[in-house]
Amino acid sequence: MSHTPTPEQAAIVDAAAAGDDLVVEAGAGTGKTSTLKLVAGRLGRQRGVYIAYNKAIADDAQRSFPTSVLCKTAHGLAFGPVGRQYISRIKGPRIPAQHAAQIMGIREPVQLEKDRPSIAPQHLARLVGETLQRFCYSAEQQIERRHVPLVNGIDTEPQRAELARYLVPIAQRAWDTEIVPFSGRLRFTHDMYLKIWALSEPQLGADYVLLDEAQDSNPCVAGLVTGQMAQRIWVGDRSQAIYGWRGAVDAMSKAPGTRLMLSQSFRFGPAIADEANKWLSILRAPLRLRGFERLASEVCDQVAPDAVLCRSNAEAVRQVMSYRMAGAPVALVGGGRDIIALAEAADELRTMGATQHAELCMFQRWSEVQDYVEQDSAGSDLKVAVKLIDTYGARQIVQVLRDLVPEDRASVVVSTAHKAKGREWDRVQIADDFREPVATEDNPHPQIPREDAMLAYVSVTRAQRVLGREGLKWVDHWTPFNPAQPSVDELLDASSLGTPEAVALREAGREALSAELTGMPEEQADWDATASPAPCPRCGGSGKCPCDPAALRRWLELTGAGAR
Ligand SMILES: Nc1ncnc2c1ncn2[C@@H]1O[C@H](COP(=O)(O)OP(=O)(O)OP(=O)(O)O)[C@@H](O)[C@H]1O
Repeated sequence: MSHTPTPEQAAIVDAAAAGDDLVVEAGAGTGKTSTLKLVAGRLGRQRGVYIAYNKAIADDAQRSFPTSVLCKTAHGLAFGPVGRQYISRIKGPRIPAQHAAQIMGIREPVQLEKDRPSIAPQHLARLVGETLQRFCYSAEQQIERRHVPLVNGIDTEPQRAELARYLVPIAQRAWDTEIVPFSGRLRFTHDMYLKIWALSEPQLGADYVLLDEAQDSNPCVAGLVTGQMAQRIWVGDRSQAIYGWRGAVDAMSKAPGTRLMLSQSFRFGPAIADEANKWLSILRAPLRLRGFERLASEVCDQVAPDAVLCRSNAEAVRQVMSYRMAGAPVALVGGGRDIIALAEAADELRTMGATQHAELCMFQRWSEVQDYVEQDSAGSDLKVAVKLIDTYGARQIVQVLRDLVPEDRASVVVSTAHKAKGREWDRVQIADDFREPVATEDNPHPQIPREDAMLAYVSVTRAQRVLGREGLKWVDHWTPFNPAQPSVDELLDASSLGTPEAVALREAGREALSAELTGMPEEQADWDATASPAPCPRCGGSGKCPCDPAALRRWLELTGAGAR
């Protein structure tokens, strides 16, 4: 990179060169890849492994990183030593739950308690499948109760314990005899070879490991990185953690290491950074973006867009349909091929009772597929497509999606917020399926769900020049304060972060609180009311511990330090 590194970038490179483990909070468009390349350059001939979030990013990185760095996804790292050997099973058909139950040896329904309905074998098989999936995402060596999913209707502690007592041994046996052996008969997924590999506690033979999009890694991958005898550098943006439903955890918060951040965005100018900061403020993030002064950017309601970003897949297909009807050439991020193939298979199942579609050839009726995706976690990736087919009709979907064009020939690109992650376009329009929470009698003070705020943040930060924010302009009802400054709360919440402001504020507060604790008569202590009776989660101190965020916040409010 020919640019002069910013002070933030230089600090990261220096800390990496000093051999520290690092946790880097990198806001949207802040030159994360450039910074990691600077790190790799500075570490010279040391061997590095860069773990990317998807294959496209890994391939791109491999072309631009120094040759001392191997760039792969976690699955890519596991594929060579383990996954390759399971290739025929990975490509195998889906197995209906009844058949899976037979393979698992589940023959009878199970009744957890007297007078309660029993659970049918196929439903039990689905729960075993879900347990195996959760095990694959986890860092544990054995299947445990915590991997058993919560089930609606099985709500009491004794019922849950009983269900786990029944399912855990079956799941472990299924893993040992029908998943891991090459001759296993249960469906084998990509996450399974990654887990098998991770269980062998592999060493990557690297001097340093860079984990990108660390906020979206699950405990299996986080454990793999933690277990390396190497310098570890975790990079990500906790405000873009939109894959919780895939077992991701906030690995960055727990990772040990020096905490640094990248907040200077190079993607957009100040107007778009201001809009992004509103969402960061709602997320109570410690980071605020600085827009690039050299880039003009604009926020309006509606723009003739290069890209339309939607909350849901259904809205994305609806947008595609409406652009097609207006005659515009449209691209859909992620493409429509899979949905077309499924829609055709759905039609075949409905009209002929059979299909050659590799994933659906075991089903004889579309209703079986509908049932499968509703009840079986192994079918959750199919669920969206099934819903779309049910909403729009298989033939209409095929007709419209066949007309999709590649992005470089499209006049507009349609994407979900999830698929838009990591992308950028000049002019972005936000679709109007991002819903503002509405107060109801039962819930008079609704909150914006965190995941929704993160999707909104991801979406508005895809724009480089013009953001049409119509679908998200309701944000202004939720940001009464100056969102450009982190609040005391946010700095306190960010206490794990080593930003100069957070450290100074924390230290100032801690010192003053300690002084008050030692110098003030008990009855005058304002913080008394807020002192936590539970041991302090940070230092283990009890009672009026100066580490207690509530007490510290109270002190800061009283003194006005750091207030907005
Ligand atoms: N110090 C700098 N000064 C000026 N421009 C910079 C600097 N660092 C990075 N950039 C520019 O910022 C842009 C984005 O950088 P880069 O490709 O590294 O980010 P990224 O990793 O793709 O994005 P993100 O930060 O969103 O993950 C690039 O055009 C890059 O040249």
